[in-house]
Amino acid sequence: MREAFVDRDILTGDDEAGMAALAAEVRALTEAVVRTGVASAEAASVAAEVAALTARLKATRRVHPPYGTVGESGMERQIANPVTGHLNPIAPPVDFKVSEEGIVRAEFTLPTVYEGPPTFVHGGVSAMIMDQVLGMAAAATGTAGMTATLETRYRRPTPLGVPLTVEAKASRVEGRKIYADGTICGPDGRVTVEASAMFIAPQTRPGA
Ligand SMILES: CCCCCCCC(=O)SCCNC(=O)CCNC(=O)[C@H](O)C(C)(C)COP(=O)(O)OP(=O)(O)OC[C@H]1O[C@@H](n2cnc3c(N)ncnc32)[C@H](O)[C@@H]1OP(=O)(O)O
Repeated sequence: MREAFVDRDILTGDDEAGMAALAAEVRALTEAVVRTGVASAEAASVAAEVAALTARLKATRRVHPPYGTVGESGMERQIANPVTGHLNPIAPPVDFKVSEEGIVRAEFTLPTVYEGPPTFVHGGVSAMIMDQVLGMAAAATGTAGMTATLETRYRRPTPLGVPLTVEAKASRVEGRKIYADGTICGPDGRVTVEASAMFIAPQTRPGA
């Protein structure tokens, strides 16, 4: 069957909730896959069922992941982002809050699917979360940008399966460059990851 394509959509209400519920189930499936102890014949049987489900979803495909909207302003928001997106099964997802002082903060727990060293979070996953929180801290200055540099300092291993806290704030803006710093802390409050990043805002074209 030829696959049908539709343009990028804005999801609202029940449509967004329904897709988020699907992503949550796939997230649970992913965790089940890395931890299952079923025999290979059962794994093959489940694989065939999952393949059939994938085919059902691919029957209609968007060219790009959809966006959602936020608040009464109707501002568009990425709902399939790999860190924050409730529509993205690979996102934990991390739900950030931005304070009036521009501090971006979240509490989250990472399951086994993000394991790097035994029982600890993969360093690349920590870096991805830091890139996101630092980018949001940069955007909270009023100027969003693309990550130009990202330095992570891994102070101690970040544990899986326990509540973690991530926090970031912009330190300064110099022309198009926005600098931000942040941390991930374990449940004991000790810093496991420190990160600093520099974002570059898009060049404004004369007359734009
Ligand atoms: C709210 C949303 C949160 C989202 C968080 C997630 C953010 C991301 O993950 S973004 C994805 C990862 N980043 C990227 O893919 C970026 C790829 N790089 C680029 O697109 C470009 O190189 C970009 C946009 C960073 C800069 O390009 P451009 O605007 O042409 O910069 P350009 O005009 O050459 O340089 C501007 C200044 O920045 C400096 N600069 C440019 N790139 C870098 C760099 N990578 N490192 C250090 N300095 C740099 C230049 O030296 C110049 O400095 P100065 O003004 O002092 O001479």
